[in-house]
Amino acid sequence: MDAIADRVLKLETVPERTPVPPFDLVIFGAGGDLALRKLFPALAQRNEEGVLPEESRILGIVRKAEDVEGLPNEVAKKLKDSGLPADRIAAFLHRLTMVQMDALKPETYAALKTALGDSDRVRSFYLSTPPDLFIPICENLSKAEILTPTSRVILEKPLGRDLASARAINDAVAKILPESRTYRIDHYLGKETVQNLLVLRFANTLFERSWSSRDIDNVQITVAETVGLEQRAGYYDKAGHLRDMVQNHVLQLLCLFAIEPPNLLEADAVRDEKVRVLKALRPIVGPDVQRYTVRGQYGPGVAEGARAKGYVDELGQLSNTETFVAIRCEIDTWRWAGVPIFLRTGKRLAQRYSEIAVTFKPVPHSIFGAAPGCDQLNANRLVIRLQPDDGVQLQLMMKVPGSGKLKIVPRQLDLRYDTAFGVRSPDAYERLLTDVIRGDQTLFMRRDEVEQAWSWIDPILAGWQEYYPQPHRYAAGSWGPSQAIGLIEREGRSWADPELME
Ligand SMILES: NC(=O)C1=CN([C@@H]2O[C@H](COP(=O)(O)OP(=O)(O)OC[C@H]3O[C@@H](n4cnc5c(N)ncnc54)[C@H](OP(=O)(O)O)[C@@H]3O)[C@@H](O)[C@H]2O)C=CC1
Ligand SMILES: O=C1O[C@H](COP(=O)(O)O)[C@@H](O)[C@H](O)[C@H]1O
Repeated sequence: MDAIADRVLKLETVPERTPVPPFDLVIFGAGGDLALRKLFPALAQRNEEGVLPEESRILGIVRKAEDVEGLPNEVAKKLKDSGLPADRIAAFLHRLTMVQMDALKPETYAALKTALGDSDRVRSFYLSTPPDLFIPICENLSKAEILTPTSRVILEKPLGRDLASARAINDAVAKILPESRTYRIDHYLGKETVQNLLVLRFANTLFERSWSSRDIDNVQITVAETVGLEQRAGYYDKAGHLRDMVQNHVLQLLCLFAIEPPNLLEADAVRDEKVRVLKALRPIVGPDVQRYTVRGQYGPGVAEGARAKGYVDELGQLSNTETFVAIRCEIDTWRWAGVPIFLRTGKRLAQRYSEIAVTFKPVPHSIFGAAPGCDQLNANRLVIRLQPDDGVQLQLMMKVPGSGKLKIVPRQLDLRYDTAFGVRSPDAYERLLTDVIRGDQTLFMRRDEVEQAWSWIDPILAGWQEYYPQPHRYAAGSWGPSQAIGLIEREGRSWADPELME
């Protein structure tokens, strides 16, 4: 490894391993899908890295008596599957205390108060529950005098189901905790490549100079999943994909891609700029939803090599909930005027991958165009891949070596995180959970950001109700409805090829 890479590695790893202050972390919804799949494994990983101080504790809130004993066993099973040895699992479980209570019943909070005791450790409350529990939990914590002057609350996305419900949650929480101790989580902000977007743009003059309508032809943001409904029918069928993925993750990616340079890397400076982008997003209203958006729902098909059921078969009832969304949008600012931005996200698609693909404008005049044997010049394309194989790829035109006829072909400069740094990219929740305890809000959404995002989403939802009530069907394992291809191709462009990074 060369000297520079070596230095970068040290810079990367030293702050990551600094222990956080002693804490008590209370997880409401400890037996839920998110907690089991993501939160406990992330905390166990941090424990392995020595980031969690000895005296710190994790308190899991469960409703059923059998979960008090049963849940630690389930956590242990998950950690075993991830390859953690038995003694290390035991060391992690040692931190875990289960508290049985119903979050909606104020009288049950006495048990939590007793379990927490009088310690001066940082208290954080992770509400890994449906959003309709956010207000009662905060109010009950306050009434039971469990909140200390440094307590934080972590709210999962999506925050509410529209602007009105998001405001109601924000208003109620604001009566109990200040904004500086309210952490609205969007785990995409904890992904390494997403954080690297700011570095790529603002630490490299090369890109920043060409980051505008002057040089960029179009931008595509794709978040494609192969999974379907899973065990989340109760939540997902009511929410739909626009609320589940676009209102938060996809718009956050768009914001970080498009923001003006903040004056420094500080939570509010970055968040101010994100709000400006959201405010400049051109609204899609009324019948325009038919022209600028595509709704889809997967039907039966072949996904990941096996026959897959359609959404309504998995759900067990008829539904018009969308599992796929594509949107053509524009940001009305000097920097972005006239640049079409295409968003595409869905479940049960052909491949799991998320990326931002930036296609630059072609050269203004090709001196090679008339040369015999010369291919057409492709425009340069920058691909920022979030998952899998996170990295950055730049497609350039190159001369094929040889003294025969001039031949020009596209080739890639390929920078993958795993090979470039030789370190594992931490899971988003590993980073975000410790940021809360350290009190760093940079990677969390501020109230006005969330509300501004809903302000853009609400008219689309209303437009769908009136003008686009039924989603188009697509086969599980495909790339979504053909209308999504039409959305981009009618402008003479096409979706970036996911194989580019392979
Ligand atoms: N799952 C995921 O991949 C992601 C989820 N999210 C968000 O995280 C949150 C949780 O999601 P998820 O884990 O999937 O949901 P689940 O339905 O799997 O879990 C919800 C949890 O809340 C608990 N709960 C419900 N009501 C009460 C109550 N009155 N008192 C105490 N506990 C209660 C449930 O307890 P019980 O077990 O007793 O029913 C359950 O453990 C949601 O806001 C979701 O939008 C965000 C990103 C990804
Ligand atoms: O928030 C959510 O995200 C996941 C996708 O997260 P990823 O990190 O695996 O890309 C999605 O499956 C889920 O529906 C949504 O609620």
